[in-house]
Amino acid sequence: MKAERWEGVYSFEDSPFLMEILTELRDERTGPIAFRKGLVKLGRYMAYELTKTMETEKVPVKTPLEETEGVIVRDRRNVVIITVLRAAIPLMEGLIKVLDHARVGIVSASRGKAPKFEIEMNYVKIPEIRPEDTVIVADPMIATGSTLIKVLDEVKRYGKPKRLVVVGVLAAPEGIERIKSRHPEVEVFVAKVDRELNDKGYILPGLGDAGDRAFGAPVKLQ
Ligand SMILES: O=P(O)(O)OC[C@H]1O[C@H](OP(=O)(O)OP(=O)(O)O)[C@H](O)[C@@H]1O
Ligand SMILES: O=c1cc[nH]c(=O)[nH]1
Ligand SMILES: [Mg+2]
Repeated sequence: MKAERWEGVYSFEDSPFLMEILTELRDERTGPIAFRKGLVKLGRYMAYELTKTMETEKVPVKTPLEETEGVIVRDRRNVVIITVLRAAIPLMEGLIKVLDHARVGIVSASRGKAPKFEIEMNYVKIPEIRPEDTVIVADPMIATGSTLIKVLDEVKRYGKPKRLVVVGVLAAPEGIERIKSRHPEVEVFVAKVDRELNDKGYILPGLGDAGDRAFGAPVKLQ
């Protein structure tokens, strides 16, 4: 885990296996089945990395032979995952394999075209957020940050958690700057921070449109 130049922002360039998954996700030849599988896999390993930053507790455990000391990851019991449609569906599937006690919220967010990048958010189902909770907002791509700013504004209306964490695949520096200036306490865990955004708001080198690559491009009816 590598600390980035913003406080509370971490990437995993030092993890060869996560970088191999990212390489497959980036590859334009990767079809939707392998792309979704890659997101599930990445979600699972990111969650595993996240548990290393969680509070643990020593517990006694009795083996068939004798009593010894064991451990539980206490914070794993108090997790809420907020899934940002569409692209976070497979990422959440991976996260929840490790964070299996999680309560799950679903939020729809669709980004409009440049230069405004207006966010349409018309489906919001979020469970109660308690002071002991770690809330994980799952969204593979942090590009302009517009989506996450709106989602985080909304999530905060449901309670004040112990930790508010964004888990993603790629982030652009511009998006992180914007999120951190509006929500400085938010922690960000991404596989990698990429170079920049293009004029259409896509991350470079990036992986393209994560939602379309996972599920196919939607048809716009007239
Ligand atoms: O940081 P931003 O500039 O807001 O962009 C990031 C958002 O763009 C993508 O969603 P999109 O709106 O394409 O929806 P989709 O997942 O349904 O394709 C992605 O999954 C993020 O939610
Ligand atoms: O590069 C990008 C930017 C926004 N949304 C995506 O899916 N990809
Ligand atoms: Mg999309």
